[in-house]
Amino acid sequence: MADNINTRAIVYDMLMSVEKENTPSHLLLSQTLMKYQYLDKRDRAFISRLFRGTLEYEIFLDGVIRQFSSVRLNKIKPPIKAILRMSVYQILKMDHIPDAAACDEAVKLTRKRGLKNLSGFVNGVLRNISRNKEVIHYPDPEKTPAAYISMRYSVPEWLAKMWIRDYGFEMTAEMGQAMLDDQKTTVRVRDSQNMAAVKEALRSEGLHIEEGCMLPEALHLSGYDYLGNVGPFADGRITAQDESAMLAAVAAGIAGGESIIDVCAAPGGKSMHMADILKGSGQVSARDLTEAKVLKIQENLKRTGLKNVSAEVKDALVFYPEDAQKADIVMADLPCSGLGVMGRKADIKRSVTPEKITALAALQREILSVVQHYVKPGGVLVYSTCTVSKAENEENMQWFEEHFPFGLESLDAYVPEKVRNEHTKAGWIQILPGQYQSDGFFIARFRCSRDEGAE
Ligand SMILES: C[S@@+](CC[C@H](N)C(=O)[O-])C[C@H]1O[C@@H](n2cnc3c(N)ncnc32)[C@H](O)[C@@H]1O
Repeated sequence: MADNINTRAIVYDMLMSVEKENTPSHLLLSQTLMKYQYLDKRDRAFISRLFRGTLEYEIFLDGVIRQFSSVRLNKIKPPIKAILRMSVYQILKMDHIPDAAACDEAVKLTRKRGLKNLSGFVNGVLRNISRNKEVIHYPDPEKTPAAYISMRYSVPEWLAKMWIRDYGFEMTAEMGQAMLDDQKTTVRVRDSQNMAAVKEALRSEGLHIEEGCMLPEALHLSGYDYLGNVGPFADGRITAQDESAMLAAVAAGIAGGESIIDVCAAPGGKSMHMADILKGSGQVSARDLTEAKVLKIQENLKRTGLKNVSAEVKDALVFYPEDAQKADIVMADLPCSGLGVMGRKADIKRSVTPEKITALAALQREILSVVQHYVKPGGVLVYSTCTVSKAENEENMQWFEEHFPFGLESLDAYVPEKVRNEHTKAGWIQILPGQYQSDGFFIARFRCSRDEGAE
């Protein structure tokens, strides 16, 4: 460990920043790792694991603290709660850390952060947990299934209830476990002709490669520190994209030469994928709400050297008459609650609420009612989200079909055989987290039945 750098204190400060300022955890982690680049690999890995793990397991950790603390959880001050959570995580989930070290470091940190009078409390709770870790009590799965799933898999209880209602207990448990498992980094090899050379380059840099689960262009990577430094990523031959999200461009059924509008495009994953399928033909207009978001798309375009994509600021809630019926394909990959990527972005577990899902479903409807105007008669609209909620997905899909001149069209001609079922035949797919070693994702494909010349 570098002199005077206390990795636990760094994690504590990050947790407090998430708590107080709601800073997105993935941004905070990458900024922190950038700042502490000089730390050795082991320390950086410790910071990552402890920070991510504490957030991922927060609901479970709180359940444990509740059992062993004499003070009610909601009466414990946020700084103490943060110290307890990260220390309980070390005791219960990081086997190589002796419990005594986790307790001692927690006590030191409590003092260092000016809370000396609470160090005895912290010590007491942690030693109690360490002594009793074999008898942690879970709610009864028979009597209170949602409470059990919530604590066991660290999922908000209301969400566990919603998923049990929609997918059943077993499937909800599987989703919960999949989100706690190590999340794979998946990349798309942009040109299949480069596959062998890309694999060789990745292996020569010491990366471990596994084939994707659904698509031949997908690879799972491990054994690297920072993707930006990996050769085939830096030179634009691969892009980072979850395999489930790759299916959106696949489901668009691009034949070549199409004019495509991607209405919510940043950071450009699907725009780049569609442009790659177009192989230089046609044009993708990639839009997003702010300059900063468009800059992200442009950075990716620069890296990949794609010429058939243009990026600009355009608000998907505003109707632009010049775009009316201009697109063969509209990609509507809309802002959503992100429940399908909760395994990667644990702070979604803290921020998502039923009210937010309702508000997002309404926003998605508003956007869809604007952007459907851009589809040419006979063209295609793909609606996708990275979430697992019927309100945002199936219910919006049905609503869209009922209110606009569009009909669902089978995905089976496009998606891999492995994922085909009665839903894909009907024109949509809900991938659940972990089902295909991927995030959760939803896609619906619609064909426009508007008459030529009609509004
Ligand atoms: C799910 S992300 C898009 C991911 C992107 N399609 C990709 O594959 O990389 C949703 C995007 O919608 C954008 N967004 C939200 N509201 C918007 C609006 N009113 N107009 C345009 N973009 C919007 C967000 O900035 C965000 O980048």
